[in-house]
Amino acid sequence: MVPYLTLAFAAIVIAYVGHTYRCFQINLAAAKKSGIPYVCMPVYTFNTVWLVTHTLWMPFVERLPRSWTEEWIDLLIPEFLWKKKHELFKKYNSDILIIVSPGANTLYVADADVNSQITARRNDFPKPVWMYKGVDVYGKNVVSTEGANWRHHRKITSPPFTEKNNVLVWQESLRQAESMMAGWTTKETEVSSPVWTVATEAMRLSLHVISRAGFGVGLFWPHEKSDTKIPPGHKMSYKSALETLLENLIIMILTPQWLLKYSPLKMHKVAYQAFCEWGQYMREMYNDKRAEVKSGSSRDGMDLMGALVKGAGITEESLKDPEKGGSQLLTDDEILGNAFVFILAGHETAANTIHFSVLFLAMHMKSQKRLQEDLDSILGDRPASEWDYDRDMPRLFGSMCGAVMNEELRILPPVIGIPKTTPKDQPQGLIYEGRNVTVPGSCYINLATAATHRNPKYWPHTSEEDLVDFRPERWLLDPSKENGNTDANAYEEEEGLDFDGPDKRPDTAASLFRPQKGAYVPFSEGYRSCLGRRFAQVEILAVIAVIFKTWTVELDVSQFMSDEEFKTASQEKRQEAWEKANARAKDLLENGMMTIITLQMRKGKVPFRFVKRGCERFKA
Ligand code: HEM
Repeated sequence: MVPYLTLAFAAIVIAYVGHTYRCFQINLAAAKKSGIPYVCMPVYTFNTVWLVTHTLWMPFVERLPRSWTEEWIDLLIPEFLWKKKHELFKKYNSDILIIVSPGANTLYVADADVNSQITARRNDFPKPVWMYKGVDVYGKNVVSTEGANWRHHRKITSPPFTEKNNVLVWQESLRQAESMMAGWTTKETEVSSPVWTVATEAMRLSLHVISRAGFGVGLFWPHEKSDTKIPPGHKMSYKSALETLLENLIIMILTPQWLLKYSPLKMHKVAYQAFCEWGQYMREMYNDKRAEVKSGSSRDGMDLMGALVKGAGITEESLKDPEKGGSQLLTDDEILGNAFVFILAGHETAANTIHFSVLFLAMHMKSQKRLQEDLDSILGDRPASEWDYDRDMPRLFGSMCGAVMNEELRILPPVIGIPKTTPKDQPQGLIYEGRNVTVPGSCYINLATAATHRNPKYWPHTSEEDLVDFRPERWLLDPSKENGNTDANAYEEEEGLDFDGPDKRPDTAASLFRPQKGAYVPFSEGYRSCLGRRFAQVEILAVIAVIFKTWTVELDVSQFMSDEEFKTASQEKRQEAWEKANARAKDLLENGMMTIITLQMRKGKVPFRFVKRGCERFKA
């Protein structure tokens, strides 16, 4: 019996090795034909088994002779794209590169022209939708669909993203930012206590903004009022259901729903309860909208749920007489799926940008000072309640405030690799540096945003190190050189989204440096570019303006010098402590970042102090 089992096992292993070798040969032959430089690997880094077990194997791989492994060993780590950035391309002296493995060929791109060609040819380079299954927890949506189905979702979800509705985003962001600051400081504060929670509170702020501006649901800060009331029929408040769901999203994504439902594990029970509760709240909102439509009343504002209900073809007539109404254009699950994806796509990305802008500015006090001077000249002494969207927003967008946001998104784009693919058996031609190349069929593609953003071909820089550094001033144009556009007409270009065409709006204000098309892609480009780009920009600029108009953000040095010591320390000693805090922050930015849904600091936190302007403790 045993020899049979051994034989069967040996046969399976031999068949597996043979199959793997054959797949590798096929992929290698396709890469050789492509005309694109390639590097070979023994495993596909994003194979699920490898992803889960790679830390077990890596110590063995590291013991193999270096001459065997040096080409590919670094590429076995799932975070390699972030670790390597543009170095990966520099090594092969090419801004497009295929990584060949038995599991798949993947084309990595850090070339602006190639990025643009790929994003402009939606049908030739579709999204690998299976990678987005995780965002389908409630149903299919505009992020996770392709082809005609996606067009349908995009057509229905685009209308609320208008300039008119961005005014609401602006107002809500100003209000939320003031509230966030009130949680850390008072009117009398000169120097706040150490604040460790900027990342989590920025997340909360963004969630409040999308919830209120997008869905009309007001959420509150703990110091404002309690919103933990649980309505009849529920076991959790809206806020705690949503927060718990988002905190446990990875569990939701990785565990099949039937298992979640019956699993005795506490983490599964918590995640499943939040999933059911939030779903129930959204279904109630959906039913309220249907009732509104039926009664003929409508609501002002962004009203994303209202737009989904109307877009789905639910009308007064169809509800009163279902016979006449025809079929519903989005299923109930898809309506919920889209509502959820707006919350998901709309909060973490913007929150990261706010958090890291604060961090970079605390590390670059000179840039912070310049930002504050620009804020003073744009906003004067007016309180935030008097800031005006039409007047102030374009000027913020075109000032150091816009430069800070752009530079933060250049260095740390929340999505560091935008996935695309080529259809099975349909190789696709591209032009790279004036010559024709062919991307094999069934090839994964990764538009490497962080690498493109560091490609010296496209960016004003003083040295290669300068490109790695946060220097928002690189976006400020020499005022003596005319840029051809005024802020006013640049703003008009931003108006209106053509749901069915590629997004042609420029990413930055006319008064700032405008990178070549395809070189700056934090929001992607073309047909599938970010629907909420303007929403996010408005929110981020409003929040930065509120914080830095009144406060200077400093790195907290209390890990290196106690408050008592600080009081009596010389300026030189204080500066030494600051350098240590700065080195720690740099190390976390270099080694503590990881992508789960978006790129975040996951291996530590940086504490800050909010200091009333004029009471700064460190030299700019
Ligand atoms: C700094 C903030 C943001 C960044 C950097 C960002 C980035 C992106 C990127 C790179 C994509 C393309 C993803 C892909 O192709 O896989 C995308 C798509 C999308 N984003 Fe954003 N996003 C931000 C904020 C927002 C906000 C605030 C919303 C909504 C309120 C939003 C809604 C969407 C939607 C619906 C899509 C899918 C569009 C489509 O496929 O047609 N995003 N975003």
